[in-house]
Amino acid sequence: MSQPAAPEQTPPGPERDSGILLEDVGLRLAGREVLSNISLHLTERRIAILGRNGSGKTSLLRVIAGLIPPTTGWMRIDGQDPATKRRDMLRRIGILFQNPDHQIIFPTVAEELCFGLIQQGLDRGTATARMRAHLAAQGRAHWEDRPVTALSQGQRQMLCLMAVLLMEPATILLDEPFAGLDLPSRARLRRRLAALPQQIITITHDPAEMTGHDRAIWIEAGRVQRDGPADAVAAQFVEAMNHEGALDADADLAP
Ligand SMILES: Nc1ncnc2c1ncn2[C@@H]1O[C@H](COP(=O)(O)OP(=O)(O)OP(=O)(O)O)[C@@H](O)[C@H]1O
Repeated sequence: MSQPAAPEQTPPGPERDSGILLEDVGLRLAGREVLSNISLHLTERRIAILGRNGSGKTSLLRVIAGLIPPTTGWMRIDGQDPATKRRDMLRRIGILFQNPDHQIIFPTVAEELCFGLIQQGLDRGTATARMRAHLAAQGRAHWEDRPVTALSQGQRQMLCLMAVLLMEPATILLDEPFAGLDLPSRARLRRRLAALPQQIITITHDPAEMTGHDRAIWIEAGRVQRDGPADAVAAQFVEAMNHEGALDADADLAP
């Protein structure tokens, strides 16, 4: 009698042809097991990924974005392998990195904002018009010719977010978007994100930033520790972290 196919070979069925699907994903980096046995179907509108330092959140986000292929298992975005559909993925997924300086590659705001649009196939004139309209709508028309080095860290993060939003991806991945922002900037960003129609998957250390989320996934040592309604997972996470914080040794620094 024939055996069922191994997960690596199983193509997504029609019911799993939409959304982001990870099946038994593992990731090794520099010989280290960073992610293991991750199976997720990400279809909810607001999803939080939480976990402590070094648990694997950013690595997971990079796999979800299609930026690094899993070492084992597989992932699909709307039934497609992102590695073979790079251009389609520019409209499908946008990612905001934790550190804006890892994202910004051009010397001026205008060039930075136009780059993604040109990558999507727009001519320079159309990209420039769209960039100007976007800056004006954000009350930042005066930023157009500014060198990015003249922006503060929080302003550079806002620039990166604008670059992502301009490309109108269906899903936006955010790696600690509130870190480094002052309280008014946090409040503004929170309102801005809440108003977006897109699916948003946010990495956070802070359960307070998970209000209004549909689902939370808690990653611990590269594995899914809990996955469920955001409120319930946040409460379990806080309890575990309070317990951890009461200990002097940081267990996650073990080799
Ligand atoms: N390029 C790499 N090579 C080797 N190990 C890596 C690499 N990138 C990450 N790691 C390791 O993988 C683990 C997970 O890292 P990752 O950045 O995904 O964690 P994180 O949960 O996002 O952490 P933080 O909250 O501190 O940003 C860490 O132990 C890290 O040292």
